[in-house]
Amino acid sequence: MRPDLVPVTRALLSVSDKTGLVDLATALAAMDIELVSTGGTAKALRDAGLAVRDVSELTNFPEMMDGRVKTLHPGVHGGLLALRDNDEHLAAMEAHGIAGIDLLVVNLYPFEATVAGGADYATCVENIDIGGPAMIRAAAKNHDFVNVVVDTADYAPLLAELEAGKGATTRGFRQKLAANAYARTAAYDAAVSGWMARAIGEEAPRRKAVAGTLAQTLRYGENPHQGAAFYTTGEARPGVATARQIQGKELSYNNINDTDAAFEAVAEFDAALGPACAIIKHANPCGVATGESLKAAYQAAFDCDRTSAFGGIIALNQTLDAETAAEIVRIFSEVVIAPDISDEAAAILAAKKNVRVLTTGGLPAPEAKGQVWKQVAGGYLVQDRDAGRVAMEDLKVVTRRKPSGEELSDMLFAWRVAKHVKSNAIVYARDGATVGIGAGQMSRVDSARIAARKGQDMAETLGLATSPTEGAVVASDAFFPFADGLMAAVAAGATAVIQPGGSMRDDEVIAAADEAGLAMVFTGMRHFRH
Ligand SMILES: NC(=O)c1ncn([C@@H]2O[C@H](COP(=O)(O)O)[C@@H](O)[C@H]2O)c1NC=O
Repeated sequence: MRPDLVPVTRALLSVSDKTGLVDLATALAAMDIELVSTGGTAKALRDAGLAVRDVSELTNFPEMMDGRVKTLHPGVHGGLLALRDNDEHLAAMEAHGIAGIDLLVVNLYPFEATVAGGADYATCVENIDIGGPAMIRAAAKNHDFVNVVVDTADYAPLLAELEAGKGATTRGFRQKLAANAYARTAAYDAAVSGWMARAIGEEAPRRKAVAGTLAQTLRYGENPHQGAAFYTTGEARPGVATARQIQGKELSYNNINDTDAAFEAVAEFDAALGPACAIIKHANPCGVATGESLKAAYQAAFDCDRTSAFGGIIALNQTLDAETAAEIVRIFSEVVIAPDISDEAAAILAAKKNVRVLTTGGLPAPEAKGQVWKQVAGGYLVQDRDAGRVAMEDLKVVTRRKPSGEELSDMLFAWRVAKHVKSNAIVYARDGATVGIGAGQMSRVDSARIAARKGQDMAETLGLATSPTEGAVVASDAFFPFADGLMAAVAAGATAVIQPGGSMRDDEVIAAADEAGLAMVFTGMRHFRH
């Protein structure tokens, strides 16, 4: 039976990130724990006036080859791996002069940050840590006797544990450290292998590792009986994972999912080209609009479907100002997310304590490449993020009537919104704002009917004489397989249609459009979203 409490007498510290190092080492030294270190770490400790042995004293080798070989030696690995209750192991230690190492503190060469900083291939390779992961894995394997710390966040808990145990730690504590240590080396190798696959242009490597860091444990998942947590991947894309929450309760699982959908949708609209707002419910937009001001954009988005907007997620593409904030607080919203917020707007929102407010520092570039994952039973699907964008010059007019300039700009707007609506997606728009959205139906005709009905609801709510779909444009995320979907749009009063084209019955659909006097353009690109 191995002891639960194991005293720490010697620590090996070898860290690239030296945050908190001196404080930790000072506290360890005060507990009479001997310190051993590699080059830069030893220097930092000596500079702080601490007594430290060089690792080369354990290995009887100098650190060499630009640091490629420093701790890769039985003098270190024997000290980490030896079972302290195994006579043979103890005899080997004795015979070879190996000193036991009871605590390993390592953080790795900053490979992930080096890649994120755009370093060249050779620099990235030099930043692949070899000795660090080797020691971490060895110490973690021997957690019955050895503690391994790989995160600066664990320095304080380690000192508290040593304090409570009068210089010793419990098995449970060491196991927890070991589990985290293996996750760290796995994440590190996931970063290295992912980078290398990208560097050599391998689109579907045989093995693909995904790593995340716990950002938040969640009260529950999509429903209260489901456990949940939020992990971040370290991708620098501005959004819900990298945002700063300036007020409000913790985000829930559904909040995070919806806020992501909202911010990705509003990012379709370049902040430099004018204000835009997207309001999301259950991951679908219930209103999206551009406007002369942010307030006007918010109001137009809200007007599209005031009923659904209640309790929604609001995303803005520009700094949230006071006059927009004053409008927003008139109803309850779960989350407001924007690149930034003015002090006055923050003060207005502060009065609504339940609203969660997030700032991201910027907008993600909609055309920025990246990959997205989706889980299925027993596996996961990986695909490129839908960074597809069509511009005015990509549109092909297929009807006799050419669209007007106004129709063209509304069609492009509707098309960008449709990309963020679950399929089948039908979006009516006019004057840079949605006026009817049909989402997530199994039949495109049903989506078209729902979108038209949403337009009628809007007319009723706002007291309009006619449905705003009369004279609007309509976007369809995929082609109309039959003319019936198009006829539903005609019935709702649409004057122009934007859709990918490519149906076997395109001729039929174009003929129906000509018959109804519509202008229709093909994008040549589909935006399914499931
Ligand atoms: N090669 C080795 O034997 C080796 N042993 C430890 N390291 C790393 O060297 C770094 C610390 O170096 P320094 O103390 O010189 O600043 C740590 O990130 C540690 O993980 C090594 N470096 C890379 O593999």
